[in-house]
Amino acid sequence: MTSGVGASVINTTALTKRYPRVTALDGLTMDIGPGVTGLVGANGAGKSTLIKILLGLAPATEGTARVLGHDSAAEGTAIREQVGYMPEHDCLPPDVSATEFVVHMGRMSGLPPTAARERTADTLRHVGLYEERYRPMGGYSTGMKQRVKLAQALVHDPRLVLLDEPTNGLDPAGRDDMLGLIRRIHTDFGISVLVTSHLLGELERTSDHIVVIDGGRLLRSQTTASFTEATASLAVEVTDSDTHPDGAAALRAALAGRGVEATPAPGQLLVVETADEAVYDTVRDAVAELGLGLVRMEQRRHRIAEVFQEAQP
Ligand SMILES: Nc1ncnc2c1ncn2[C@@H]1O[C@H](COP(=O)(O)OP(=O)(O)OP(=O)(O)O)[C@@H](O)[C@H]1O
Repeated sequence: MTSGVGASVINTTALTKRYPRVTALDGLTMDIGPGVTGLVGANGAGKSTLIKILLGLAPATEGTARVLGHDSAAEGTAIREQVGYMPEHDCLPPDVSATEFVVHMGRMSGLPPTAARERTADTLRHVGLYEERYRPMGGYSTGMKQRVKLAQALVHDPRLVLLDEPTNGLDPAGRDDMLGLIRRIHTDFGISVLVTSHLLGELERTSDHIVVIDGGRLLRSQTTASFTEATASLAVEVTDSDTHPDGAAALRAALAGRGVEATPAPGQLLVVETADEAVYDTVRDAVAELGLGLVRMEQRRHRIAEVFQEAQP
């Protein structure tokens, strides 16, 4: 169980998956609660492998995974009844319409015929497919195909959906639409979402929580807000003076004397890596004592992409 925000939705303990030539997951231990969680990692980081193990579609070599309280190794059927899955690659039969396909997937998930048709109409409308839903999918754009894949993951009214690279192949506008749809899956229906991407920045707006994996190992797991807050920095720009012809250098030395490390950046800027309020006062006092002019002092939040790059070995 997670502390605070309710029951754990996905939980893994020392999860390892070895293929003959590569270790795709390497002792992965993590705990994911309700809401939208972004699973970020470069190509080959192990995201798809993790999803298949969670769904009970592939066995782990070692360790355990639990989804909605069920053991992935032993209770795959129970998990798949309550979990929707949007696979990464194109898997749609070209001669079939979106409506026929999603009804079929609903029936496969155990819905009776009438319920399957009704749910299909609702989910296709939700993902933004209207008249086109009666046409064969072979003629669909990538964006429309991604929407059908999303609809079939939602048709049986799951409690959780696992979306593997849903923005793959989309242009920036299509990507924004898809991310908006994903966010609404949670806000409109209360369904929890695990969404993967190798594009680090895009999950920042969509997710409540971010998990970063690399080489099958956990790099970070934290709320999106704390991800950026904890890594905020303070940018300070000062003028030069007669006494201090290089104002930035003088301030840097003065701050070092007060135990605060500042790094020079282009354009007379000093950057202090901190989220600590007290550092504001230290900087302001040092600037005043040196008799420099304070041009600006602003807190800059790092973008997740930068944080991730810094975490790379
Ligand atoms: N069935 C398999 N047999 C052998 N190796 C595999 C198999 N599936 C995945 N791998 C390897 O395991 C590693 C992790 O692959 P995985 O597909 O889980 O990564 P990913 O993060 O989803 O990346 P991508 O987005 O490129 O699919 C890769 O090195 C991949 O080549």
